[in-house]
Amino acid sequence: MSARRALDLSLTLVTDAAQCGARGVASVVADAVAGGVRTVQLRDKAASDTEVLRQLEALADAIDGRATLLVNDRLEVVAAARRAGLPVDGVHLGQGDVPVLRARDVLGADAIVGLTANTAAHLEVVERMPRGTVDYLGVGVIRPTATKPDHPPALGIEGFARIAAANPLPCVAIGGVRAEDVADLRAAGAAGVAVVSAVCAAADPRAAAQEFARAWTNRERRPAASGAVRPPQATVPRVLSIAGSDPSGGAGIQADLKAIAATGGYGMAVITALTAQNTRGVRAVHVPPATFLAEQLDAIADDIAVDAVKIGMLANTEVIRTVGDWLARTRPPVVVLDPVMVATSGDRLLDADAEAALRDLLPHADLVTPNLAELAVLAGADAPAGTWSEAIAQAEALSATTGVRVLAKGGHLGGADAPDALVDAASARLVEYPGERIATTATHGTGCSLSSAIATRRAATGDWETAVAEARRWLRESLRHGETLRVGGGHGPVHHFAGLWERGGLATAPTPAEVEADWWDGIADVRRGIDELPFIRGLADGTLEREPFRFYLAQDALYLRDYARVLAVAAALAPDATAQAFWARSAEGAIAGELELHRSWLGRTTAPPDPAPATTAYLDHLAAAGARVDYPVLIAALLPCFQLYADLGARLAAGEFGPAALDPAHPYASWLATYADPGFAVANRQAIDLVSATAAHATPEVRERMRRAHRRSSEHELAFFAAPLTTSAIAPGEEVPA
Ligand SMILES: Nc1ncnc2c1ncn2[C@@H]1O[C@H](COP(=O)(O)OP(=O)(O)O)[C@@H](O)[C@H]1O
Ligand SMILES: Cc1ncc(COP(=O)(O)O)c(N)n1
Ligand SMILES: [Mg+2]
Repeated sequence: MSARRALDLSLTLVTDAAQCGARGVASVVADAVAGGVRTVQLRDKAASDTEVLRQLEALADAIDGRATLLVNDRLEVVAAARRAGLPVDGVHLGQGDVPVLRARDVLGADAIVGLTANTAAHLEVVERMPRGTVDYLGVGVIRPTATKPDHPPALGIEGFARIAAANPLPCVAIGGVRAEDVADLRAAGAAGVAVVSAVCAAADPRAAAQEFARAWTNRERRPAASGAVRPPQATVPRVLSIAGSDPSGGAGIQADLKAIAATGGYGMAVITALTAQNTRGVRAVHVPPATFLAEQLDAIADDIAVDAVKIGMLANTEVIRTVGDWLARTRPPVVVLDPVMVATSGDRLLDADAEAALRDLLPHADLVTPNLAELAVLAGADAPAGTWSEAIAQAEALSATTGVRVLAKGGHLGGADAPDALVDAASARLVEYPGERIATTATHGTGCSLSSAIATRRAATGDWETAVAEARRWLRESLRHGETLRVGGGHGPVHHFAGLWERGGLATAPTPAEVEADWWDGIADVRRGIDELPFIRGLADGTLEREPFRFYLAQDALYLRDYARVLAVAAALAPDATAQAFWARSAEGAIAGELELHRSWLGRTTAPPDPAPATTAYLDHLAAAGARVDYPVLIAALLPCFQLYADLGARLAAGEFGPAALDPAHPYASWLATYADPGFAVANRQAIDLVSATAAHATPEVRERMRRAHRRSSEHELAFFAAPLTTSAIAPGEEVPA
């Protein structure tokens, strides 16, 4: 055994030699496994090690690979049996047995280690163990039982639900479980139930096991037990599509995988048949051998826990039988059957003589989603419903005779509406989902996509009615955008990712750090240009004349006053208090900076000069960004004034432009210090974080406009730094103090 088998805890049999009696444990186990037991735990406190080993040999033969084999306690025997090559999968330990950490150590990572836990204190201990120490918990007892006379107080279903909800491990309910408790326990979050006397002492162990197995599978058909809510699944649902291939990508397996991904699931696909089709029709169908279909299905089941199955095109009777057998063996928790018979184009996708076999498959499904034509066939009606109320009547009849939920679909109704209805005869519920017909030719694969989305949302939310509502909302959005894909000349596909892409949820959307790096790289030429400016070089080594420096400062003062106004606009448009406060603080800081320039360098009495062309151009660009009331683009435009100054200040202070900038006698030393100020570095970081996070969460189109605004402001910075030595008319003024 290279990899361990998939652990199916749905029905566990714990053996009791006394109750098995003269029939022998192995014979009872063989019957129980045939009846649906998926895990067998050999429990024999009295037997010697040698006897346990012998029993394990007999049980391995009886089980013949159809169930997991565990042993209660007896770690050393389990280790010996595994060393001897017996198919013993692991051990179940009670609180008084050897520690689970030791069992994991002795048996290795691929063995199964289960633990009995029935109090909060037990859970706390488990929580502190390394992940992967314990595979499942046995939680009980549920009802008082004679099998274990020294059992702790009975938990009842509610007590079990509390423990199951309080920890992430699969929990098996054990102790006095009756068949009528199974549905409620499953709804309470049980990964399975364990039985002892109900099967070991039964006159017909196989029938007894079958009763429990059916109760486990059929729990959905019962009204939900009050208060017993299965906690929503925390992980991504693993959804398997069993369907045909549509190479044009709009229907079949291809549509299913897109629909599963778009609605939040992990998609898997077992292919029943290949079609040669496009948006105009089906040209040919090729059905690979059913044995290979079975190989694909078993490959999935042997390794992966499947949270939901969607079934589409089944092609012929043999394929239907193969899938039916597999469902009977694996009993996935959610099965949605889209009874594909005829494609939108009118071509047959199911042999005419296979319709009866398809009807036999219905009991394996939790929900069937026929279109009007398929509904008529399954309901045995003479003709497809011509009105919506006729369709609902056929769906009610189908649900009543089969016990399966039916989603009647109105896609092929004439008229202005495209409603659907969820009908469940067992609970006498009818939920209608009204909806206007969307005017589009992109309807290829709507049924495939809808059923996959329902399976995914049912696994994610635990509720059928919510699942249908969510799947429909998503499908309708995808239908509305289908034609934009421009695929084919017939009935084109829906746009499965329209909503996701619209909301910027593309997998290719960058992180804030990536946006920052991207934009910074994107202005490398501008930054190099600034570094090479004679103005910057002269500023760094102190050789810059006073006049251009004074020109620069006067322009900077002009700039800061208007920059402060645009920062205030950003504060006014900010979507949250943090951003609002940051931009408002920055506006105040810019005005303080302007006043400080006048106080220490320009003098109060100096009349402000005219703005230079570079200053006007930069301010116009910012004012335009502010006037558009487009917050993301505005803050992207504001950023370079922080970013380029902070960068320059830090590099000047680090001596990157030569040691002169570090000399306290440098003529502009105190000016240089303001840009290397740590407070300014902090503000710069906050500005970068705010802008990059906004960009990362924006749609690609908004992000691109932000990037362009950022780049444009950077170019204005370069021109602004260049202006003092290139603008001819330098206003005469007072001496600049050193
Ligand atoms: N033009 C349309 N506008 C809105 N919803 C539609 C439209 N066509 C189909 N649907 C919806 O698509 C889903 C698939 O339905 P339908 O077309 O009846 O099944 P199928 O694709 O299996 O033939 C249903 O939810 C149906 O309401
Ligand atoms: C392989 C394959 N499976 C199913 C359909 C039905 O498509 P629709 O969802 O339009 O009913 C199809 N055209 N091709
Ligand atoms: Mg269909």
